Amino acid sequence: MFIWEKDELNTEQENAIYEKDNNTLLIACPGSGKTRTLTYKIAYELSRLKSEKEYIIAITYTNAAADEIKDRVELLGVDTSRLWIGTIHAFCTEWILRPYSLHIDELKNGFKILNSHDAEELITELCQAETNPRITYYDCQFIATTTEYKIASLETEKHRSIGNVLSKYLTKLKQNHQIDYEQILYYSYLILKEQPAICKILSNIFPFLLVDEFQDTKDIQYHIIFSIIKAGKGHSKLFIVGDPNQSIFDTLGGYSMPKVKMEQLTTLPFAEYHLENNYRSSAIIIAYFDHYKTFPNKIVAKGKLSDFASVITFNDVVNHTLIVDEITRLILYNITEKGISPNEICIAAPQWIPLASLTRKLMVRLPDYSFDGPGMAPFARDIDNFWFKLSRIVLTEPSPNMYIRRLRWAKEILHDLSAAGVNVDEITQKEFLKFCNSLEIQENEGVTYLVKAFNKIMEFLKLKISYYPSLQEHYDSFFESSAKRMKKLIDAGNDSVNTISNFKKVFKQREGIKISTIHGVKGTEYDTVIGFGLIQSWVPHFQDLNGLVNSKKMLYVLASRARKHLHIISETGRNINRHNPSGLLPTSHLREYQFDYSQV
Ligand SMILES: Nc1ncnc2c1ncn2[C@@H]1O[C@H](COP(=O)(O)OP(=O)(O)OP(=O)(O)O)[C@@H](O)[C@H]1O
Repeated sequence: MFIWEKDELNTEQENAIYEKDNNTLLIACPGSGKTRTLTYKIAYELSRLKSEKEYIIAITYTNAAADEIKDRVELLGVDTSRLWIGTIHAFCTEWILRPYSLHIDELKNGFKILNSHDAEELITELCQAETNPRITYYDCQFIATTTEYKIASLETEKHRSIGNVLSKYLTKLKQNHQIDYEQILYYSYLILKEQPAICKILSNIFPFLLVDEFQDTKDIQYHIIFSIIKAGKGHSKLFIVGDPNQSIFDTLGGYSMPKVKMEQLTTLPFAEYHLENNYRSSAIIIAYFDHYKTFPNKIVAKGKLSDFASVITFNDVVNHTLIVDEITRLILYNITEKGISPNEICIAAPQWIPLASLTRKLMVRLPDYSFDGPGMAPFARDIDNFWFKLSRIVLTEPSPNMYIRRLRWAKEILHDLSAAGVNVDEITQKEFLKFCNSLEIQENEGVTYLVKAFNKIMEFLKLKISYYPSLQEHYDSFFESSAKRMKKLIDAGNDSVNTISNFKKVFKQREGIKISTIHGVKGTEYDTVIGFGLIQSWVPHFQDLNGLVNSKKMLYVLASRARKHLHIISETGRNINRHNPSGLLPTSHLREYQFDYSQV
């Protein structure tokens, strides 16, 4: 049985882990050790497995979170061979669609999953035909519900055009026997709904399903998971963790389902626990973001920084044309006057649009610091692409603290090769990793370096890519999308994109000042957080019917990432027009909050 030292978990965390009679709903405030609790719960349940046929399932919001949790569970020293962890899409693909697709007419003769790069290409192409109004790929997100596909865009005047594009898109996929990410959910739901016996089989295999970030779970995802739990009639239990105050994917269908609804849908009891101790931030920061909560919970500052003299500023006078100067000033203030490491600074905005140009300008303004901004990577982090996975091993250095992770990546490569039809029975993950570690490639250009490395690995495996259509498709997609990204970056003046050191940066942990959307920094923490673009119409989005609540959640997530210092900027002069003669105003909650801000 997995046991831990007394001071590793607090009583709240332990109580949630020890719950064994009911399903568990764990409401965790920011910085309360949600990930630690989840990790220990996984290790605990792995050590209690009774049969060789059982698996513990953990569903995370991102692949990065899955990797992080896997690492941490492995470090706890339990056997992880019966742990399956990944996103809901990966879960549905592996446990529902692949084994049971014969129950769906559209899928029974085989199907392929469209990768995100190809989906973007296809939708972008189809958007060309729509001119009134013009739309782009980013307008065309849709949400699978239990009954239909729903357009996600809040801009209703674009719905007709988006509908045209999506209908052509889905027809094309059908012709090509392809499905995309939302369809993975839809068809999985359909299989479980129509085949109760499959729900029963799965519930027998999974004594515990754990779900992280439940506040961003979509209705159809709840239904998929609940179908399994319900069929188990108590044999299969759920451990569901999250923070309703941080539910910021409302427009993509994510929401925190209340406990009573969970009980209704599963017809099973749930015990509710709370984590109220925040180990991350100073009491000043906590008091600040507590103001934005929309779900009543208690937060107690319990960390080493609880008494820290935090600086919180609010700037609602700087003109947007001077935003780069102001952010530069704040970066230098934090580094030189407050002693903050550049890797511990994060800049976040509610939208992607201003971030790429901000990153480029900051790189010019502060050449001595490195930046980790959007679109800076020379290839997409497309975790479903085989060659992306292989590049993780090729572009990371062997080191003791990367060993477990790289070994797991090697295992995934062999698993993917086997799924593509390659016989890899003769080779172990250790042998494969050893070969990758022995590669010596004298090459400074990133793309050529990868091509040479991939060739050598294929030689070692005695494998010709063109004999395996899925490997070839992934290969073409990986290098095509990379070429496009690099062209954009080079056109924008980033000459050193195609260098091996730039390629290796993609997998370096936390290097440089982070620049991201607020959505992108969810789940992370930094000493200093600088938020800008916090203006009405952006936060909340001008057509968001639930805007007042959603904008509070955005401010809550942003501010709760900070350990020490927080700088909020609502720049002036954006979108000046007849209706807004002096530009968009600061987000209403910021205008109304009478906080005693510092001046720096
Ligand atoms: N029992 C504990 N005692 C001391 N420190 C703890 C304890 N549990 C967790 N921590 C620390 O608290 C910090 C925050 O934990 P974690 O990142 O898991 O927060 P979280 O709840 O996932 O936050 P968020 O929801 O904001 O993303 C980490 O540095 C972690 O090591």
